Amino acid sequence: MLEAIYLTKAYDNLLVLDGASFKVEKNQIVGLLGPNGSGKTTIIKLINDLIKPTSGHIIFKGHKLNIEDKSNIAYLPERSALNMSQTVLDVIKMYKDFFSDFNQEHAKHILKLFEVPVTKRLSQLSKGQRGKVQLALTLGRKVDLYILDEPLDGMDPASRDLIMKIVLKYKKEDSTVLISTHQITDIESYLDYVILLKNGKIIEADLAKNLESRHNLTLSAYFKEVYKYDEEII
Ligand SMILES: Nc1ncnc2c1ncn2[C@@H]1O[C@H](COP(=O)(O)OP(=O)(O)OP(=O)(O)O)[C@@H](O)[C@H]1O
Repeated sequence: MLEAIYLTKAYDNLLVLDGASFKVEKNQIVGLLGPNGSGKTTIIKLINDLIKPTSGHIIFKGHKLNIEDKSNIAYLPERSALNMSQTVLDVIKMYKDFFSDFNQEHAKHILKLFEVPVTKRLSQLSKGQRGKVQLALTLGRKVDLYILDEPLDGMDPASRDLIMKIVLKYKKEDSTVLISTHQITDIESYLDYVILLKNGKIIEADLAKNLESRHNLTLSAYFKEVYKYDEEII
């Protein structure tokens, strides 16, 4: 479904992504995991063609990713670009007009589950409620690849669990979901495949069950082990 081949990104000679290669199959929930600044959003922006790689490329469904593929990728950005003066119902209508694959009933149902008041303007909603609107819009689409950048950020514990259940229920069958997060405990039980980043390099890319059995640790325990800070210098 999606393959990154030696992706590199540099800003002013500073390498922030260093030869990242991974291969993700269809019908998988994939965790793109790593601490702050490790390169998760950089990879996501490259897949969404928002930035260009310094070298390397991306294969999507067997061909080099191109502009037309954008219509088959639903992207939940880290920061929303929606017009805050619009009501939730307005943005649902806008999505329906813009994306032929968008199912507004699904989006409305997801928002009902989250108890988000759909007649309010986005500016009148809380940060978590706005995140849920963005999630409902993204999952309302029927695409082969869903990319969710930090969907659990700012969400309360009950919502975090519900988000993962909703992702499983509403994503298109046989599609792939790439989720970037550092809130590993909330999603580890849902992940089929994991990509672990550290300082712009991929340190592991494997099925979650392989990684757990190889290290004899749960994903979250392994995550803590790999990313622990040097506390001796406190
Ligand atoms: N436009 C830019 N110019 C220079 N450096 C950048 C730019 N965008 C990102 N970086 C750097 O690239 C590195 C990776 O950033 P990225 O946003 O991909 O991290 P992340 O893993 O998504 O982090 P977080 O969990 O904090 O969102 C960071 O060191 C960041 O400072």
